[in-house]
Amino acid sequence: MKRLLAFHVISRHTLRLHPPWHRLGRTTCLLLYAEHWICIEGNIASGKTTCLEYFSKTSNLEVLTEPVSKWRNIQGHNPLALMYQDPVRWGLTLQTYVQLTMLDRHLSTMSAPVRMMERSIYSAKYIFVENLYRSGKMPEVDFAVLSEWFDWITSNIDIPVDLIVYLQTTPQTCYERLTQRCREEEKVIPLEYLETIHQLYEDWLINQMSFKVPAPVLVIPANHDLQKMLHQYEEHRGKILMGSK
Ligand SMILES: Nc1ncnc2c1ncn2[C@@H]1O[C@H](COP(=O)(O)OP(=O)(O)O)[C@@H](O)[C@H]1O
Ligand SMILES: O=c1ccn([C@H]2C[C@H](O)[C@@H](COP(=O)(O)O)O2)c(=O)[nH]1
Repeated sequence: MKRLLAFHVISRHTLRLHPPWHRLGRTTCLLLYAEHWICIEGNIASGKTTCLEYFSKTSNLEVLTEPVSKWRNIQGHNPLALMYQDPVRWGLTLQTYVQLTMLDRHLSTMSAPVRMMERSIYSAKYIFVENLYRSGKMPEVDFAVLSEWFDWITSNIDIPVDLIVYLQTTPQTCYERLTQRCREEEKVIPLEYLETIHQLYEDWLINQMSFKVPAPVLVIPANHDLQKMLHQYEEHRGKILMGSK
């Protein structure tokens, strides 16, 4: 069920952003202004940012990209690069910062009724922290600290998600796109790393046998070329943006 925004959150400014609504009474506006939160999930370089870019042209929709630039530069430090260089030493540092910045994204003030966000605090924990821990690259004490933080956050703060769109790719496709994107920190990523991340995603969102899935999942096959992907986004537009069939 969609949540309705609390009265104080709807400022006059917000109403002005949606011109047809200013003719309606204030109460009606409140009833109509239901939030819809979409998280775009998928392996590294599966095409999430490209998907968000495409939908960013939609009116009444706010797009929130992953705060990767922050992970690459916090007060002159690059925890993303450090983590890839020495995951045992820097995994906790990166994932603590990822958790904070993702929470900040989830809680930021909405400027449109539909919000599309790249990944989530859930995938940070269920995919990336889990991977570091299971592969023996995160000490048990670090994992325990991160887990307690995550459990506290998710039990004390409402983190609304209405739909997860899973861009399902093969690890090989991601490897090719990642190589082509050529992000400096990611040059050390082998295909096996993407295979592990892929399996964690599949277990979470497809097999639904690892962790709680916070919302219904729409799976979009994402190995296709860009043109076919954009065509699929159009086909699924209603389902994605309004949750309609
Ligand atoms: N459907 C596609 N076919 C080929 N290349 C793609 C496709 N979608 C995205 N790319 C390219 O692959 C790379 C990774 O895409 P990106 O959207 O940044 O992935 P993510 O945000 O999931 O990491 C980028 O260089 C992008 O231009
Ligand atoms: O919790 C997280 C989330 C992401 N990362 C890494 C994985 C990639 O190298 C970058 C950004 O991911 P994209 O899929 O390209 O958006 O951040 C991580 O280590 N931990």
